[in-house]
Amino acid sequence: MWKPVHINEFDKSLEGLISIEECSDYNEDLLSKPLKFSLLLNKQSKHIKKNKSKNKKTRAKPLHERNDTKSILDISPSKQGFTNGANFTNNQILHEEEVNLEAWANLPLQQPLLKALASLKFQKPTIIQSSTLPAAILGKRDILGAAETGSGKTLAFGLPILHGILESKVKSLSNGNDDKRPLYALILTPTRELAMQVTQHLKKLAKYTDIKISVVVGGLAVEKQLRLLSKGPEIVVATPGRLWELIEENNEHLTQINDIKYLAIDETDRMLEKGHFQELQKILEMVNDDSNNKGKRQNFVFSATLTLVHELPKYILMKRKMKFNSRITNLTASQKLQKIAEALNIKNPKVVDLSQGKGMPTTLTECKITCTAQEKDYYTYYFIVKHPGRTLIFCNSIGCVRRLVTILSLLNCNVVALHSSLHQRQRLKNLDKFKGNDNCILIATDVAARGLDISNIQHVIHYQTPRTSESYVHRSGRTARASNEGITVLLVEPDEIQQYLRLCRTLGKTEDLPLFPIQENYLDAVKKRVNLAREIDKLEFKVKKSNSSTGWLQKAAEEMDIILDDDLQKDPDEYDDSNNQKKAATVKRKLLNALLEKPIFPRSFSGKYPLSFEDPEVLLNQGAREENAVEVMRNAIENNAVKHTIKTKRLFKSKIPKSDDINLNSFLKQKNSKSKPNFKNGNNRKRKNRKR
Ligand SMILES: Nc1ncnc2c1ncn2[C@@H]1O[C@H](COP(=O)(O)OP(=O)(O)OP(=O)(O)O)[C@@H](O)[C@H]1O
Repeated sequence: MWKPVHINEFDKSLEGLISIEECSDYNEDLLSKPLKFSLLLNKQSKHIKKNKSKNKKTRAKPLHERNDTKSILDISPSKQGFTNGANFTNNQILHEEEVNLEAWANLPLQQPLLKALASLKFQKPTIIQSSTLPAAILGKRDILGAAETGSGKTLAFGLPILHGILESKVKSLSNGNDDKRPLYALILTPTRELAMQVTQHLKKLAKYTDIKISVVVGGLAVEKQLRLLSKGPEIVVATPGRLWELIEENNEHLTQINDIKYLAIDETDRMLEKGHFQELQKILEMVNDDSNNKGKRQNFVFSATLTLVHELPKYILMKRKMKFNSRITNLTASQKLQKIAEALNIKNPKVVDLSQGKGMPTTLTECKITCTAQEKDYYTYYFIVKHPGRTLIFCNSIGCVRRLVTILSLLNCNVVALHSSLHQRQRLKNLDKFKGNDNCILIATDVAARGLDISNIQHVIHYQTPRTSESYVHRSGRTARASNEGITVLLVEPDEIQQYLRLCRTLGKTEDLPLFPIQENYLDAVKKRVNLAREIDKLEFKVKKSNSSTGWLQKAAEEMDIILDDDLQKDPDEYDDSNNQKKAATVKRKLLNALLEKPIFPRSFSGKYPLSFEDPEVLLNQGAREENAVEVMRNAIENNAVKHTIKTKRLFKSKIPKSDDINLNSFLKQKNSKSKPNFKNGNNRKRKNRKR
């Protein structure tokens, strides 16, 4: 039983604590071991304060009570920030040889797990962890958890699962059943990369135990996965497709699936989206098949956007009303949670919502660049040259990823791709390259949007406005993780304005996103290079196409044992054309490479004022000047230099404004003069000054 405890608000020792509740019926034996262990680990630490009352123990109150989403929505992110939980940036403490694990002391964690936490230097639980772990470990409750991206949700389900398995193993040892290797836990994720990452994360936590964790995902050799399953791993982390395939093949270890003790569904909102994972439904039916096990299984449901709700456009509400003749309203956050709980057959879960329905970290700087579709290449290239760093660029389609990879590669940028048409091996190889190079650029579809935890991604660029708000939150959440700084830049073209407005409304933005400052005077040089790269791409594509059609004719002739006359092999015009195209491409490549040898941004350039009188090509040989994008944006905000393209008052009307309802100024002009691109990003005032 947990009961609220009155906090003296003037007691400084309780600073940062939101509230306290006490448990009066806990098992004292369980608590004694880890306390001793944490004292042992931390020889210098003072005594852990124990409650005076012998059978009472206090803990930070979980931020939310069952099925009550409203109260938690009132807590501001700054109050819940990492300073109250794990302070990741506190290197002084984290780099000390001995790790003080006092903050974990209110949890009866098994010693091997504490040891692993110490080796990972996880000094304190994060807020989502401290809000869910007591209920999960002590109360064995099902958890529905929503918290910002990069806040440590994996551990919030990983720790209780590992702890529970260790407990069960001790019990089965004492009962003399130690040779059986049951399947205890199933963890499901929407993407293969995420499944592998979760597996690695859990393996680090389980490294002082004998718990085996196996991954089952598509795209990789099934034989190896079968071999690992035959060893009886206690935990299986999987994507639904391959898992169902192996279940259907009656894999022996997976036949225990209806008897598992723990089920975790990461990124649950995505997993349960209609039509996305048909196999998941079948898996859930199997998992719920054994009526004896129902209620014994502990369920974990986590996502940054678990409680993100959409306001349906009025015309849809009206249409539905007319069709079904009933009043249909927008789904509330608690109704959404209710639906998820029902879909997973979860009763009476502990609900912890720290996301305020948004799921964005406070350390994330958001901004946008408004431009025409064809200018997106210029701004993307400008950004990555001017602000080097590990950058993730998201596109809405595979075709767009491919094109951008080609253009940026021609421009000598260090780029790799990630999308579902690549072989899984290539996907993993590219991801490794991205992780291994501080200046690498990953261009990806939404397959990389959720869950990927790659350290030090500094920038996320949305080359195209994402189709859903969830996508925006998760894509952006690849940066600014674990209290680190990061920036997300949304490129919005006129045709994407309605999507952008919807996104702002769903995320409850009270202001238009500020414009990212661009030094216009370098855009001519940028344009020159990008245009050349585009031309080369077109020429090389044509050459490739004509080569492949000739190749096809040749092959067909060979198969039929026909010798092709030289003239027949190719239309002479085409032959000349292809040759000329090849030559033109080679010349342009040389030209581009010569240009690329010169830096665009001169070292002497302060970045504060536009140097309109200087010709960028003249300044090129002075060396590159790079700037930190977060600082640039922050300075612009502080100096009030940011402009909004859309009048905020109108942006947040309850109806979606028509295009003539909003002040698109430069935006619409650009749309009407697509052939004559016009750069106007936050520097309009500066341009005017220059003219004067
Ligand atoms: N208690 C802790 N102390 C320090 N670091 C931690 C702690 N818990 C987790 N981390 C680290 O924080 C990072 C983010 O964790 P994780 O990937 O679980 O976030 P998440 O909330 O699942 O994010 P997303 O919503 O994007 O999936 C990881 O690098 C993880 O190792």
